[in-house]
Amino acid sequence: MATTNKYQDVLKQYNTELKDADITARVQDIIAKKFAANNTTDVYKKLYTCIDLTTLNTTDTREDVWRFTEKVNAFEGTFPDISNVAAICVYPNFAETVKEALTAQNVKIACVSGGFPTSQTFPEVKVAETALAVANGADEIDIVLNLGLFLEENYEETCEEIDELKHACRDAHLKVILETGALKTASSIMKASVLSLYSGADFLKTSTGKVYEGATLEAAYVMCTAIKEYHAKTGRKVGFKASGGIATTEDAVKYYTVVKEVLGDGWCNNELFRIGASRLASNLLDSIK
Ligand SMILES: O=C[C@H](O)COP(=O)(O)O
Repeated sequence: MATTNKYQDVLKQYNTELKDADITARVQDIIAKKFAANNTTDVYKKLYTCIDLTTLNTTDTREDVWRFTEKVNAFEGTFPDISNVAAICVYPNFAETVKEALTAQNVKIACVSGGFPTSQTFPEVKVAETALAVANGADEIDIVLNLGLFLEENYEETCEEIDELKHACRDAHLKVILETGALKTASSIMKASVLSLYSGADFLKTSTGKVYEGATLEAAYVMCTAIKEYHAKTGRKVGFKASGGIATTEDAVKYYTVVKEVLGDGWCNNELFRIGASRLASNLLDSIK
């Protein structure tokens, strides 16, 4: 299989031989010992500000996306002590609609791109889609790792594609979705994390929320460990986004707990931690009231 020394050398700098059972035990221990201290109204409020409020329906229309954005606008000032969500996440053809409709302050526009959710299209199409989304107002771009290339260990092309899309993003932030449900093992998730970090990802994101299993706490633990080790080696802080199937306050607090324990308080803000979710926001608000 096609590999190059450059990427093998990068991978050699990290412990990528992880045992799934060890990760599960570590996560269970963290949740057992630390969850209760984070299960507070203050953390719920912080988590609200870490949401990438998502609508990714096949049936979405401009009108739907406009109304979706208006709900975020209407939230402004409703609760004096809760800040708004971090971003609205839509398909790239709706960047312009969100841009026109959005009046809420400090809410970013995130667009999935690059042949989301499969990443199975021409690299040129991925670049064009990304550049158009940015030109139409996207502040953040969520692409899917090319899993076909990664799983056949063609790391050079895998990384070159991410690097090209990073350039197409210009000033927009790039989130790389690993689709951890398809990667399956902790070792595979660690390798995909390290390669994405060295290809310019600003955030590592777990899942598309489509087809494969969504986020798991074990995947979050491995990805946060990769981000921590990468930061220690390079000094660059990369964010973490959990997504796919996270709907309850309890789930959100569990992901927060893993991020806090692995990466520390410095990552517990919406610059470096996001939850991509279509159903979480109202449940969090119910828990706060
Ligand atoms: O990126 C965000 C996910 O697609 C949202 O998944 P969800 O609908 O399961 O919350």
